[in-house]
Amino acid sequence: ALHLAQAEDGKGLDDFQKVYNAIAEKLRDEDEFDGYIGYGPNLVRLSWHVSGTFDKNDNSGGSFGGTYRFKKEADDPANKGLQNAARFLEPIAKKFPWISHGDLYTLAGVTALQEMQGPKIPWRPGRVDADEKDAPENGRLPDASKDGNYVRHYFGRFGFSDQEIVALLGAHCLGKTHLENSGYEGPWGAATNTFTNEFFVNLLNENWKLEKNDAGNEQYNSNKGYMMLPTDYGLIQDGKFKKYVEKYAKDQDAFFEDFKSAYVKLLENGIDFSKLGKAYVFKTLDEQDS
Ligand code: HEM
Ligand SMILES: O=C1CCNc2c1cnc1ccccc21
Repeated sequence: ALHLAQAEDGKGLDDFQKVYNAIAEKLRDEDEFDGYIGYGPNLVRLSWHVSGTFDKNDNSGGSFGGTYRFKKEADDPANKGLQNAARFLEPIAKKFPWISHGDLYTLAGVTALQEMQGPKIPWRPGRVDADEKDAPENGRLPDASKDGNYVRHYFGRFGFSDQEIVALLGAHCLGKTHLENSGYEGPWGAATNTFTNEFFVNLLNENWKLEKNDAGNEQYNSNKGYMMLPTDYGLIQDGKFKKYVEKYAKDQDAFFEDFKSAYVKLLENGIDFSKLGKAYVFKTLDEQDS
């Protein structure tokens, strides 16, 4: 059965907006991280990795239990580099001890996306910390060296359509790969901390060359110093994915709308929120200044 969401008792929009603001202010303060990219992309990746372990076949893994806090999950080689996001969130967890880890990890991704000018992401609390025994085993996160068919099959576990898969991968407009984390390198040139549809524009506009990188892994590089993972490139090799890449390259609003829906589905997979009221939509820092 799905996990039943149980919101932190007595906590409402204002309480979670305070957590949002603490994360958002820390993002602004610590802007020098990773060559002035900042922590935003890393926090978004964490929110995806804690959710991407979900398996609809036995409802194991997923964001509900906050089990990333245990070494068993945090030390998954696929999570290399996310220690930065975890360290960033430690003082936030101490300042707001009432928030569950699952809610904190997902709210941090929502905060980062909105503060990087992404779409408003409706978010619901109610994830409840589980035990270490409930932490999923390593190996549930995807392998970047594969092609489009692998990506379609991989996301089939969450019940995602082709359109949802392409929209979700648009998050690769943010940040960069780091050789010491994943064995892929770059791009500094296109690494951004602003949420746009440029991942799709890059895919279609650059001429990509498959090259071996310094770790001996193959990746696609362009003469502008941009890069794509083989799984990224799979989105234009596969005709059914490609039409969505073209749609989003042309229409950023459509991308924002579809990303928002797919990202909420990713973060909420395996959880029954029906007992809760409607989702919260947080104000950005800029919206609160004025
Ligand atoms: C086929 C599925 C996917 C694969 C194989 C994949 C693989 C990767 C790899 C290898 C990196 C580089 C990590 C590093 O070296 O630091 C990365 C970074 C990133 N991924 Fe993905 N990813 C996938 C899907 C997603 C999804 C669904 C999201 C979010 C919705 C996402 C968000 C990010 C972000 C924001 C970064 C940049 C992190 C940073 O700059 O620190 N990825 N991904
Ligand atoms: O085209 C880009 C923009 C900068 N970031 C990425 C791109 C492509 N693939 C990526 C894959 C993982 C992380 C960041 C990126």
